[in-house]
Amino acid sequence: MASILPASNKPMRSDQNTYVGKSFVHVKNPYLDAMDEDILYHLDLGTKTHNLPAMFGDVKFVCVGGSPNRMKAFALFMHQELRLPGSGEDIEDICAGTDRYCMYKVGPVLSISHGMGIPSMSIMLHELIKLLHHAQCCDVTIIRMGTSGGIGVAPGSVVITDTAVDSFFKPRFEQVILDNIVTRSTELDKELAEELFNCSREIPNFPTLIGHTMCTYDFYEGQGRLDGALCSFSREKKVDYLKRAYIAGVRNIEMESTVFAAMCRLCGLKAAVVCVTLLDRLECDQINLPHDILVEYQQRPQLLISNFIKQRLGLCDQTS
Ligand SMILES: O=P(O)(O)O[C@@H]1C[C@H](O)[C@@H](CO)O1
Ligand SMILES: O=c1cc[nH]c(=O)[nH]1
Repeated sequence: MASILPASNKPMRSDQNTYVGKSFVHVKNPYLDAMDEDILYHLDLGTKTHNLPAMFGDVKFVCVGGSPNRMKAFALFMHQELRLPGSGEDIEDICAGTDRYCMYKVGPVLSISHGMGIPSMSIMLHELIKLLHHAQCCDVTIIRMGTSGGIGVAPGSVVITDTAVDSFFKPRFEQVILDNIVTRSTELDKELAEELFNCSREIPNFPTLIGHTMCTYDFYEGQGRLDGALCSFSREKKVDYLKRAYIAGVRNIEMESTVFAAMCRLCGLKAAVVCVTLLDRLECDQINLPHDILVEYQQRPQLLISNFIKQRLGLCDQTS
């Protein structure tokens, strides 16, 4: 593990990434310490060009989701919910110098887009984790808020993931490193999932459940859709696969949770995945929700996570 504090003010270390009660984000790369400068290329940030501890040292909650517009909307929503001064309308994209990802900071909350799929999520996470490490952030909770296809649950339900599983319903992420496959665990923080679930129970008419989330490499063939440009299996095979997924405990399908769970776990970040379901995949493949309903559904994870953050910050009376 690379060191995270200057030698002069390093507090006593009690285990691998805990310094007397504080849990620091850690990286597992012996080469990082020897680097004179670390350029976080896809975030347009760097250790020489930016004072990362000053910019990000107070971050306690990192919220990530696929779409840049959604993550900006979440940042504006948090600005309002935390009752920060000003309208928030002039909020700046910290990664404006690149169009790969967007990033907004609202008090102790960082809102970042990760694009679609495992590779895009992985690149963003490598640079985000190094950013939190360089900034000496501690006690950080990270949550993915997204959309998904449900299995056997009503559209609009919010699924809090207990374990992310792959297309074989296994709790693992297989990372190809050079010409090896390294298998990593995708267990998420159970206490955090419970805390989020308890929070959801305080919101009226808010269907929420805890279950496994299946993460695939593709939206169409990988999720058993019959409506892609390519389809080589029958309707019966599709339904059989999704029913087996349901029996294995899977309640929704998306495209980032396994790598997210695996990387956060390895780097000492308490992580959760909260996704709304847009359809029941046992019923259909196409997402044909009216726009206003789609927008309302996408706001559900945001509402839950905002209430969770306010509870954590002791602003319970401000729960929406
Ligand atoms: O966070 P989002 O809603 O982008 O996540 C899901 C999984 C894929 O990235 C995408 C597919 O539509 O939505
Ligand atoms: O069916 C769906 C809907 C959203 N996101 C997915 O990955 N799949």
